[in-house]
Amino acid sequence: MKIAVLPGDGIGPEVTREAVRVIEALDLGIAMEEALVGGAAYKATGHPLPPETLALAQGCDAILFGAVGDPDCDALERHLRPEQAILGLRKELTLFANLRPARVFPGLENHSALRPEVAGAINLLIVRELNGDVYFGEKGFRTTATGEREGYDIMSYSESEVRRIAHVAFQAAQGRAKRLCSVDKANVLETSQLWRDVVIEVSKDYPDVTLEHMYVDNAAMQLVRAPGKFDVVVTGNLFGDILSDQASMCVGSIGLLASASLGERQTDFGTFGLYEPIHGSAPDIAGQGLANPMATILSAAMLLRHSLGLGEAADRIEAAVAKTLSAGVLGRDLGGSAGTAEIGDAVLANL
Ligand SMILES: NC(=O)C1=CN([C@@H]2O[C@H](COP(=O)(O)OP(=O)(O)OC[C@H]3O[C@@H](n4cnc5c(N)ncnc54)[C@H](O)[C@@H]3O)[C@@H](O)[C@H]2O)C=CC1
Ligand SMILES: CC(C)CC(=O)C(=O)O
Ligand SMILES: [Mg+2]
Repeated sequence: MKIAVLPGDGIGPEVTREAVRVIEALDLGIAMEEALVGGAAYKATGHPLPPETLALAQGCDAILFGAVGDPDCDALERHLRPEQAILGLRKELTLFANLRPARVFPGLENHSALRPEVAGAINLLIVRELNGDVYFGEKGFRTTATGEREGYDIMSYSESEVRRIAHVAFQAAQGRAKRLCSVDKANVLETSQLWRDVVIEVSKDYPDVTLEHMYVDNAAMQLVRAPGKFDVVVTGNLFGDILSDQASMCVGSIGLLASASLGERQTDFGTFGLYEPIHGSAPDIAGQGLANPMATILSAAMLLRHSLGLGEAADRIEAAVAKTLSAGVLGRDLGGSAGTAEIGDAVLANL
C-alpha cells in the first residue's frame, strides 16, 4: 500500500503534515512518498505538475493532497498557474466523482453560521462532477467587432459525462436516505437541460431513490434555509465548487470539510482516488500555524476507507476528530485558540 503525498502551497503543507502524522500513528504499514505540486513545483521546476509528480501519483494506490495556489503566481500564464496542478491531476487520472460530505459534529451546532436547530440537522453529501463543465472547456481572450477585449470559457457536458456521475450519485443515495437532488440551471442553460434529461434517464435504474431537481440559485438559498432537507446533491463542476464552500459555513468552517475524488480505476485494496480538503491554500493565514487541519485529517480517513479498504482505521480517525471537537479543541476559524499542531496532537491523543 502506497500513498503519494502532495502538500502543495500555503497552508497545504501545514495541514497535510498533521494528516500524515495521524496515518503514521495508526501503524498500518502504508508507505508514503512526497512530491512537489502547485506553486512550489513551479518555483522549483518551472511546471505546477511536473511529470515526476504525475508519475508518482499514477503509481500509488491513493493521493493525499493539501492545496495549491500562490499569489506570487497569479500573473503567470494560465497553464503555469498552481491551480492547473489539481485540475491536471483530476483530468489526467480521470477522477470525475468528487464526494464532499457535510455534517455538523456533535457540540458544534453553535459554531455554524446558521441557527443551531437548523445547523444540527445537516447531514448531506455533495457529489460534484469534476472532469467537465466550464473549467475544462475552450477558453481564451478575443477582440470583439468594436475592438473590446472579451474573455470566454465554454461550458459543456456530454451525455456520457453526466451519466457516469449520475450513477455515482444514485448509488450514494441508495446507501443513505435514498433522496437525490440534482442541481442545475436548466431554465437558462442548454448544458443544464442535457444534464437534467440524462439524470432523469438514469433515474429509471434506481426506482428506490426519490429524485428532485432544483435550480442552483434556489439550491443556494435552500442550503441556508433548510439544509437538513438535503441527502445527496449531484451537480456540475462549477455549481458544486460554489455550493460546497457554502455548505462548509453551514457546518461551521471550511476547515472541516473533506473530499474524495474517485474514478473507475480499482487498486488491489479499493478504488484509486485523490483526497483533499475542500479549501484552498489560504495565503492569508499561511505559515502562522493557524490552519485547521481537520478537513485534511478527515480526507485521510476517506482515503483509508475508499482506496485502501481500511474502514476500521477510517472510523477510528473520524471518532478521534469528533471527540477532539466535542472536547472544545477548536481553531481560530471556529472561535477557539488551538493551532494547527495542537489540533493534530489532540486528534492523535484521541485515536
Ligand atoms: N483544491 C485546491 O487546491 C484549491 C485551491 N484554491 C486556491 O487557494 C488560494 C486561496 O483561495 P481562497 O479563495 O482564498 O480560498 P481558501 O479556501 O484558500 O480560503 C478562504 C478563506 O478560508 C480560510 N481557510 C481556508 N482553509 C482554512 C483552514 N483549514 N483553517 C482555517 N481557515 C481556513 C482562509 O484563511 C480564507 O480566509 C487561491 O490561489 C485559490 O485558487 C482554492 C480552492 C481549492
Ligand atoms: C482551485 C480550483 C481549481 C478548485 C476548487 O476551488 C475546488 O476544487 O474546490
Ligand atoms: Mg473550491
